[in-house]
Amino acid sequence: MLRVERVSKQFDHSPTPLFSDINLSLGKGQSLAIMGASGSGKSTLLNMIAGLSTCSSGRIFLADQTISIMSEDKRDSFRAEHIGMVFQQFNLIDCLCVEDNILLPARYLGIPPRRSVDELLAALGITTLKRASIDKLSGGEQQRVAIARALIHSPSLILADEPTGNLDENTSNKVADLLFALAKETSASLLVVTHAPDVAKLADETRMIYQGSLQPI
Ligand SMILES: Nc1ncnc2c1ncn2[C@@H]1O[C@H](COP(=O)(O)OP(=O)(O)OP(=O)(O)O)[C@@H](O)[C@H]1O
Repeated sequence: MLRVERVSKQFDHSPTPLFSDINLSLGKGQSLAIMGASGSGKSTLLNMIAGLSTCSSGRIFLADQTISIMSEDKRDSFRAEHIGMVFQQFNLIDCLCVEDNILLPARYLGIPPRRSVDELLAALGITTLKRASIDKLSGGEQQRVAIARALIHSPSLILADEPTGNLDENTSNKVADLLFALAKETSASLLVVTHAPDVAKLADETRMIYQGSLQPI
């Protein structure tokens, strides 16, 4: 369960807050799409939830722990254990094959993967690419690998920042369907930042960052 309470963000040297009083909660298996104009703060909010950026005020809770008061080291290990991230740019490692990319989070944690690589590859329709090198894959295939990597440690929360922004419309819809279906199947909470209405409509709820707060659409 994710809970964001009265969170605000003001960057150093900025005269005004980017946003203030952001509140949201997301239960197991629930999904939320966040939309909003470019520069409204969508990625910043996602980064704060991931513990990659600090809150100016307010609190963020996940898995009964308060992310917003953790030290940086604790946030790193907490993120590795509880959060799976999918980015627009895929963020895969070119010199590793598909399987090794997927196994990275488990190796970072020094634990056996909590899910089977083969089952994830099958669910994502990329079984034949297990040993392929990343630079030989299409954008849609790379994003499927990134989704498998985000899910390998069975995170309680998946954060996806414009996960289909680099894909054509048809591929985008297929990849988004898979992301939402796999999150639901594993009862993970899913928070997706997107500009694509077709992707947002797959979520249980859509909200928009507008004038510094998170508003229902
Ligand atoms: N580290 C930082 N220091 C100062 N300002 C920042 C920093 N990171 C982001 N910003 C500013 O905060 C604002 C929001 O950025 P953010 O990337 O969160 O927007 P976004 O809604 O995700 O935009 P887009 O849809 O274009 O990706 C922007 O004006 C950006 O320049």
